[in-house]
Amino acid sequence: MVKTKKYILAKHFIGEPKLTDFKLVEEELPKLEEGEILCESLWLSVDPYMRKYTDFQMEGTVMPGGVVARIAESRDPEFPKGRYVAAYFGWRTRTIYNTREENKSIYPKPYLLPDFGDLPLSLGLGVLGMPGITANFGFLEVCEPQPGETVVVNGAAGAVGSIVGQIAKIVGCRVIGFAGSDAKVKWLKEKLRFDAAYNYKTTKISDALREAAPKGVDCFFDNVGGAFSNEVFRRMNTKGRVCVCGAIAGYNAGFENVLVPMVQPYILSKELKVQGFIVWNHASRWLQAIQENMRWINEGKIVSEETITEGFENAPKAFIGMLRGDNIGKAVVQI
Ligand SMILES: NC(=O)C1=CN([C@@H]2O[C@H](COP(=O)(O)OP(=O)(O)OC[C@H]3O[C@@H](n4cnc5c(N)ncnc54)[C@H](OP(=O)(O)O)[C@@H]3O)[C@@H](O)[C@H]2O)C=CC1
Ligand SMILES: C/C=C/C(C)=O
Repeated sequence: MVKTKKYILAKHFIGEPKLTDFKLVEEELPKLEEGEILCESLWLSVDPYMRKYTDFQMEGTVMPGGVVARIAESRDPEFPKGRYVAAYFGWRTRTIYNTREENKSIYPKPYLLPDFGDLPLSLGLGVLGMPGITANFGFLEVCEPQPGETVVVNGAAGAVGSIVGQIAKIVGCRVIGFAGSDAKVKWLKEKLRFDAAYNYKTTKISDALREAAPKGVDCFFDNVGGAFSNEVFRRMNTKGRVCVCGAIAGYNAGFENVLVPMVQPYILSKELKVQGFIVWNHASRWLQAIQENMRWINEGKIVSEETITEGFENAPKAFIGMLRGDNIGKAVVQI
């Protein structure tokens, strides 16, 4: 009999998640039926969206999340044993998936990973997966950057932001990044070749922008929201473009508790384009962005970093740590 471990949401999070909000349980899996595959998770992703999405799921249900898994047994020749899938199975070590089942969730259907060559499989949860795809489509298609323009990205040392900044450099922009520690700022400037980077915890955003963007900001890739974004909106140039990708300033704090001055006067007077972006809504094109990001990695134009937590049991710690800013690059758990 095959068993799986899974983490369930034991208690809805109030403020920052606590270890006691999660419960590890074991269950037995049935025998495989025709059209089913047994997947063994190798890597689990911890992402900010899980903090918000769990507000809307029932206590006792499995934590949501993406995995890279090996097909350990297969009763579908299109998903052969030994191949790898990226899938939104949640925080589980093993999963039986019926490949013929209609996908009714907001997440993409499990898909076979393309050949990554010598690159690690874990990148299928980062630059060659959901966050990298978000950076690619969200930045290029919403911000529509032009060579020579000035780009601001916050959450800049994280999974999405670090890739946004590097794509901005590839297309010839000046990039200013904000992150939450001096070590992250050093990494952004020295390894990722950002033109400027600041620790938002120790520098006033307005001072930083006056120094690094004296002629204003053309593109703003916003992962944070709240007071931070307000300062950038004030410095946007006429016809600037803003991709609203995330609002992590409000995930633990609660959106209703983040009270900031109005941004509408800046949007209005500078004729800004402000657009939200949701990566799930572009599932049919994910492979396109994966291939493009992979080409840039292989050409040495994108550096990808990961913060790896060992052991499935430590997934809650990895998740809490990511929300606190412990990660540089993509936060993943090695199962
Ligand atoms: N719209 C979409 O389709 C998608 C949106 N997202 C969003 O993109 C953003 C980044 O996600 P991702 O790259 O995966 O995560 P990261 O790898 O960037 O990890 C989260 C980071 O957020 C930073 N952070 C935490 N709290 C705050 C705060 N109050 N103010 C500023 N920064 C904070 C921390 O870094 P630091 O040390 O710098 O504070 C932390 O490391 C999130 O808002 C997420 O929800 C992600 C994927 C898809
Ligand atoms: C798909 C992810 C969405 C956010 C807001 O993180």
